[in-house]
Amino acid sequence: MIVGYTAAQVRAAEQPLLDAGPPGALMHQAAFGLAVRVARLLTDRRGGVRGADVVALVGPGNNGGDALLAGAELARRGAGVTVVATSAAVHDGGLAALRAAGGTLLTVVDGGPGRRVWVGDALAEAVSADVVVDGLLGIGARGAVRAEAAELVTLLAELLAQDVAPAVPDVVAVDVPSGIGVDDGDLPGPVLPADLTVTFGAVKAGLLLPPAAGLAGDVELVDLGLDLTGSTPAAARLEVSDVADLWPVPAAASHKYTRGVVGVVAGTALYPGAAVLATTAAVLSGAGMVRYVGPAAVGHAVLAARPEVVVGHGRVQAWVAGPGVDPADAEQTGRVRDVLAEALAAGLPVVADAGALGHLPDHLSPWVVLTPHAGELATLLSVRGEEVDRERVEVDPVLWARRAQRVTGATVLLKGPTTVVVGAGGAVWAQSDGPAWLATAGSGDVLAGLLGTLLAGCADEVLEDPPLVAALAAAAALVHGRAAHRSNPGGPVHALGVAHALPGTVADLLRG
Ligand SMILES: NC(=O)C1=CN([C@@H]2O[C@H](COP(=O)(O)OP(=O)(O)OC[C@H]3O[C@@H](n4cnc5c(N)ncnc54)[C@H](OP(=O)(O)O)[C@@H]3O)[C@@H](O)[C@H]2O)[C@@H](O)CC1
Ligand SMILES: Nc1ncnc2c1ncn2[C@@H]1O[C@H](COP(=O)(O)OP(=O)(O)O)[C@@H](O)[C@H]1O
Ligand SMILES: [K+]
Repeated sequence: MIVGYTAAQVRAAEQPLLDAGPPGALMHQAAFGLAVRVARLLTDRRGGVRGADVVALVGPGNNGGDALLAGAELARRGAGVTVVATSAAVHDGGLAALRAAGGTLLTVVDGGPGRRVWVGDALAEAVSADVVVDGLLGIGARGAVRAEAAELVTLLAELLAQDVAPAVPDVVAVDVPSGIGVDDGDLPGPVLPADLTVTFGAVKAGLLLPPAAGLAGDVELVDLGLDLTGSTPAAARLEVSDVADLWPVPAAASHKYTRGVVGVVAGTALYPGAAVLATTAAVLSGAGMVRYVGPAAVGHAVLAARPEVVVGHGRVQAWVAGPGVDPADAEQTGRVRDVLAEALAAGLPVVADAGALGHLPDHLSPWVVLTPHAGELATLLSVRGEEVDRERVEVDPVLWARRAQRVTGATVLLKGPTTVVVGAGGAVWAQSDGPAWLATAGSGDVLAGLLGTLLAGCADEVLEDPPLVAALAAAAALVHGRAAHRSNPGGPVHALGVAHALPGTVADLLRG
């Protein structure tokens, strides 16, 4: 599991080491770790450090200091290092080290260190480099990158996105991509997307949370020996190796009822496929049994696809309600309402998806997992008096997912490129496991079915431990994403293909 902390938590954990150690020791450790990782990248890219072109964008604080010290180390190893300072004052010790190592100093502001150049000249240096190091702002950032630095970041991001240069530089962010919301993953202004973020002491929450998480690239941690054992993480992300501990595996004496029965109330004449996909995913992810509840014609389609499914009501350990439920179908909508009421009264876990999201009781329990996409979350909150639309949810997904968790009392899984889960007590999970190909019709139905199986298999455990619901939802998002990759590595995927990849994906994850 990767856990993320706030800037304040990291600063508090740094303090005892800063007090105990010689001045600057921690920064030198951080900068050395950064230089080692940039050197590794240069070796992969061009066979070595000697003769490489490195351009470091340097802001006013210690983040810029890290970039200067790392630049000095790379210059000592034979790289050509050019610093572009975006403020009049930069870190003294770093500046002296860079000068001593023979680095070149440019500045885009009057009174800055080195030769004054225009932003366009600095851009030309950056696009022709092997690596651009982003040391403009770190955990001391307050709001968006401003002035010349903002212009530089905006134009450079545009140029690199066009991908037209013969060899586009790799971008390495120092601690965080400059200007992200370090604590919440917010994007208050322009940010240079990184291929690699080298972060110090602890992963910052903003590197896990959307939308900023999508701009951090690979994240590597330089261990500084910080003690964060007393701090509650602000965000967490499950890794592949965590799934085996969460997944319900049958014991030798298990039978289908003890393994967990999933009830699926899904599909209508308009959207029968959703019922097929949700039941298929529930069966293929290993439910003890799957029951289907809905119109007879849809039941026939479900049985034709999955003869393992039992049609009709019966005892279940968890429900999946809502995939493909057309609000105009009063009968199926009535079944969804009944199931929600019954599950809440009995303390059964429920996945409330799509058509169920418009029929929720006012107060829910953490055993109810809402699985909206951004548009559905906006609607859910709007009808509860919040002023929000799809765009605002997409800009600030964590904020709105948290709001929905507080307002409803349910566990909230907000689907998107990074899926956010907020559970009982407010714990936030952020999973980014699937290819963009997964954004295809029906893939949400597969996720709902798969999560139903997980909840049915862990129905007793979650009653004892409500925050576990969110961890299971995060595990479902991870398995869903891995199954998408497995179903067609590197290429287009379709929802049924993702479902069919579930048994192999789960087996791989259980093998570890
Ligand atoms: N402590 C340690 O020993 C270690 C620290 N480490 C490193 O230090 C980094 C934190 O350094 P930091 O505290 O100096 O903050 P940093 O992010 O460089 O920026 C602050 C400067 O930027 C300015 N500024 C703020 N917002 C701005 C904006 N929007 N636009 C423009 N300017 C803005 C602000 O000025 P102000 O606005 O306050 O006047 C101030 O001058 C951390 O991320 C890690 O890399 C590691 O080496 C490990 C050991
Ligand atoms: N850009 C993306 N990259 C990776 N996964 C994505 C992306 N966009 C959406 N997804 C995932 O695709 C699924 C889409 O679900 P949903 O919107 O409910 O579709 P549907 O209703 O058609 O089933 C979700 O699991 C979501 O997290
Ligand atoms: K940075």
